[in-house]
Amino acid sequence: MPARHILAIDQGTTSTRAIVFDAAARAVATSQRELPQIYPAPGWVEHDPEEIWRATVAVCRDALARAGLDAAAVAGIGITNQRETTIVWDRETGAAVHNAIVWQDRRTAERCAELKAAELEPEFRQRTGLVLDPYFSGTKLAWILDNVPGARARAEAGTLAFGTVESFLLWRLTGGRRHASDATNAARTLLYNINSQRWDLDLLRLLDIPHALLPEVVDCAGDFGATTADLLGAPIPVLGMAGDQQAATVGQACLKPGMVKSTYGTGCFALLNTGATAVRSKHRLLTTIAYRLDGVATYALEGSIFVAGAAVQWLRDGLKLINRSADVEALAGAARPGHGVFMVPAFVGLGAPYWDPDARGALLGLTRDTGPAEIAQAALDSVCYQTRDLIEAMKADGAAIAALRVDGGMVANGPLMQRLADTLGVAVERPTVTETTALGAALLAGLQAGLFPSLDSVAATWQLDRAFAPREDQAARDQRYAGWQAAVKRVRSAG
Ligand SMILES: Nc1ncnc2c1ncn2[C@@H]1O[C@H](COP(=O)(O)OP(=O)(O)O)[C@@H](O)[C@H]1O
Ligand SMILES: O=P(O)(O)OC[C@H](O)CO
Repeated sequence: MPARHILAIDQGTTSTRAIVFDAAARAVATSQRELPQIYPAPGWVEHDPEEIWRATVAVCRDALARAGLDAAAVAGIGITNQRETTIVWDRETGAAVHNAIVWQDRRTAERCAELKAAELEPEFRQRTGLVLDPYFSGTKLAWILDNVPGARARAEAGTLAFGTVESFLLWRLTGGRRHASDATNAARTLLYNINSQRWDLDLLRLLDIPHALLPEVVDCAGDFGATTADLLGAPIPVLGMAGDQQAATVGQACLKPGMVKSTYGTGCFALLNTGATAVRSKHRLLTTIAYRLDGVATYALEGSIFVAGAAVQWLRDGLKLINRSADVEALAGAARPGHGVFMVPAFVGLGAPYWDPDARGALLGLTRDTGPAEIAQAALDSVCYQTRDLIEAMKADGAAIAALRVDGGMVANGPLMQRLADTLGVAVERPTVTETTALGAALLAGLQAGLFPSLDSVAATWQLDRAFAPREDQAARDQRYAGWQAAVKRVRSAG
């Protein structure tokens, strides 16, 4: 059988998935495993790299088995991943020297504050497109070098390797033959210069990070080496790599400047394609690489929100108000109209556009008749208001936003999508395929394999499931939003 399928690996914050796509970009089999979260201290979040690796191999094997395919039927693998999460491993043994430090982890807030106090943020912003926040990999990597006994000396001697999750997986899949990261992931490290497309030696010096640790930076589609034969029955070439939000941008076919997508998983990440220009936000959005093909970068403005679906997980696991995430829909639907409850889910600080690592969450506007339904609705509303914060920032940066393409686990919730459209005053478009992250990785690999002739042919596969048009009048929309803005002010650490 000719190799006409693509195996996409989507290593996310809460789960590891493998999806087999056919040459028409249709998902034919899926396998998924939950990823245990490790919380060693307040504000710290880790993953076990061995668990990430074991789960990745297991879901790949399982997805192929479910599709009834062997390795020979697979033209290539596309990898997409939770971004910024930092792993350092030994080049000889392949063993990680510490757990993966997850993007949500705040342990380097103080280090970032010191760098800010030294007035270094403009330099980092100009070179990397990012802000000084513990979210990004650079200070996490420095933390590992400073806190794991012997790590710095080993790093300087060149015996250790750093990578974000795609890089670690590529290393393992290729049996240690390839140490590479794609440009979209490199762009999230605080170490990569998005203008020159190189590791920035000045920033490496500032963060005291030896160059010998770093992977080679590659395009999002290319020949990145083949898996070792033992893993999946026969070698399969890895042909695509991109961070999950960038992969979703491709999967949502946001390939023209002005197109914007927002993905609602654990967090929420909105990316606005700005084409060949690395637009600098005046409103604290990030400048990032949407994808890089044949050495040419397409840029995006990004708004990153740390808690979206995680607020629903908190209602479920923390408050035990619901048994399953999907039950939030009915509970919120029972909320008393006009209840005036606001939730600011700053559980791990606030991301864009506030970038306040020390802010913490709050429920405001409680009265004696506030109950679980109002709290549930306030949690869902917080996702809509945070999105509006991002869309307002994008508009203030000059974007004319006609519609927002949405995806991720939360968008199954129809009333939430209607509320989102009402809150934004912008049409919300939900595609038929909401697994856009894996789809994007598959499309990048399929492009390299020659299954898809061009990205435009890829864009043509995007199909609308349902558009949600705003119904609420402007005054009501703005009044609710003003309530949110007042609530955010109350939780800000710096007033
Ligand atoms: N019907 C629903 N309404 C609101 N949130 C939901 C619903 N179903 C799932 N979720 C939330 O969506 C998230 C899962 O989305 P997913 O894209 O799988 O996340 P991730 O890739 O970050 O692991 C979870 O946080 C879950 O609580
Ligand atoms: O794993 P997700 O889908 O929550 O995405 C995580 C982001 O890449 C973090 O920047």
